Amino acid sequence: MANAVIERAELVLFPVVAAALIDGEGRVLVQQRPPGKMMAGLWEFPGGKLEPGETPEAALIRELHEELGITVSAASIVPTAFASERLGERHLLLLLYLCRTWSGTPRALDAVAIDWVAPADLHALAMPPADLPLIGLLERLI
Ligand SMILES: Nc1nc2c([nH]c(=O)n2[C@@H]2O[C@H](COP(=O)(O)OP(=O)(O)OP(=O)(O)O)[C@@H](O)[C@H]2O)c(=O)[nH]1
Repeated sequence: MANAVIERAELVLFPVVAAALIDGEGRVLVQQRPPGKMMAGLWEFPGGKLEPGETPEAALIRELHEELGITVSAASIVPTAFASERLGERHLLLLLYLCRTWSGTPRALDAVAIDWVAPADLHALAMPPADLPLIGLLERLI
């Protein structure tokens, strides 16, 4: 019991925002994490951590610009789902937004590669554990 109390006190929530960008053919953009990073080589949705004082939406718009070179408006990102997963010493809360419109052409500015994948084909990709429950949801939503 004492251990459980200590663990609760030390657990830090780690919010991360990510986007499922959807193209005109109903495919989703995924990007591959670079070598040297945690979970290198896995495919994930573009996004990342919040900076101090940043709203989730501002963080997502910034990350999409930094990682893909695209411009997204606040009206184009729709809060859709979340995942909750232990990640090392922290507990990841992955907030997933859907986005169907943006300006610019996505480029892999941070990732090793990007790809457009039909939701049903996401099952065949190596993705972080937190993302796995989101795949079935995207299959139904898109
Ligand atoms: N962007 C993104 N991150 C994810 C997903 N799934 C998932 O578990 N994560 C985790 O959420 C965290 C996102 O942090 P990040 O992308 O800003 O940071 P990073 O590890 O790339 O390192 P950095 O500090 O060098 O940017 C990573 O630990 C990443 O593994 C996902 O679908 N998209």
